[in-house]
Amino acid sequence: MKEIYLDNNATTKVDEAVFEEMRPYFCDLYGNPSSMHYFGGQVQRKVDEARNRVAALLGALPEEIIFTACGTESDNAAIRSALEVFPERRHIITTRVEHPAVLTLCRNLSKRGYRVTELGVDGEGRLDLDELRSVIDEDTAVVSVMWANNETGVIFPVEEISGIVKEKGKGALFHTDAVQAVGKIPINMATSCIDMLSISGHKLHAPKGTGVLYLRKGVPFRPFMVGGHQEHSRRAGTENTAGIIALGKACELAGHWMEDENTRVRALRDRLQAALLDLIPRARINGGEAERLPNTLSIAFEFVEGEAILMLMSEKGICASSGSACTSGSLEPSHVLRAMGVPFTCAHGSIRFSLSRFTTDGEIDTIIRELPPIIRRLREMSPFGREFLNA
Ligand SMILES: Cc1ncc(COP(=O)(O)O)c(C=O)c1O
Repeated sequence: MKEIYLDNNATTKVDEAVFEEMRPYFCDLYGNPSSMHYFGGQVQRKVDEARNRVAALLGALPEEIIFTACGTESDNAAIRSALEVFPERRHIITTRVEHPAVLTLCRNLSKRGYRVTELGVDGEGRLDLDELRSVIDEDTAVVSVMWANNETGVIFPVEEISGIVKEKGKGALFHTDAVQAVGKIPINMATSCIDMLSISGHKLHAPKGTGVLYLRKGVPFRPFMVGGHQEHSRRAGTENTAGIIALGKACELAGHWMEDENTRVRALRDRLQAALLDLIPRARINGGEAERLPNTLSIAFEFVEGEAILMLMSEKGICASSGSACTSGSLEPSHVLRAMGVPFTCAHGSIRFSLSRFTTDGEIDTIIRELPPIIRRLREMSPFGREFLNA
């Protein structure tokens, strides 16, 4: 059975061209880029090239790119740095729908004396910027708001938000977790006032364990990882050279594929959305009225459990993810859907499809054919679903 992989917000396939680019740097060109000899020097030049490629995708300067080990590290490094830059400030602003890489850190910090404001969202997953204007004060060290949500694909107006932070924040720094946005929508740091931005390689067809923290030139920084002088003393530790080289290639390719993502992939997502709404009663789109990433579809089916849908789809080779997190034995709907006030009966039956440049028309046809009978079968098995079907 050939899998139909529509879980690209979880992780992506490494592009073959990316793999070919990194392959020589394991067994042949394995030198340390910090070494004085020619053998390390040639690796250093490839690392420099990768930095230029990442910078080009972001409209950034090469010296604004710091290679890290993942998106989580970039998020932690950015927020912790801001707190060290302003040791006298004790206020952090974030949102209720951030990825745990930001939210867990902020909640941990709130137990250590920091005041954390989590901005709420409306039923479509949108922020109220007046709330931000009213809570930001001279005690705020950092505002961290994601560019695009991993579960719903809802895009936040981070350029506008960074403008508000610059205007009202008395020097507070603005960080955005752009892990889901980079490579899917155009980003230009040259015309932006965002101070720090996080990237994760495995969301854009590079290998897992690679990431970037963009740090605007002139923005003060206190490193998270200390030790050697790598990354101009901003991130100690011998570089993951093959991973960095892969990430550089992935960013170059992401630039080439941007148009496809925003036309063909968007059209596939829209076709899937329209067909499922048409064929399955009592289905609704989470964040459907908001601006969304072109590849993401979060759809709720009332009276069914997301996990059951995933299992039956998985039997057909279809890979997606659910809006519930089965943690510590309880089936809690995701914090994102709860923050949006998605009704209980919908949140439990939410499925996320996330497409990529490798998604085909035929795969979308298969899902449109296979999913409606799965939902019907599950509703027939559930007391609430039967009640609805017999009504
Ligand atoms: C929005 C967002 N931020 C951060 C991360 C964490 O990235 P990584 O897996 O590279 O640590 C993810 C991964 O799912 C994400 O979706």
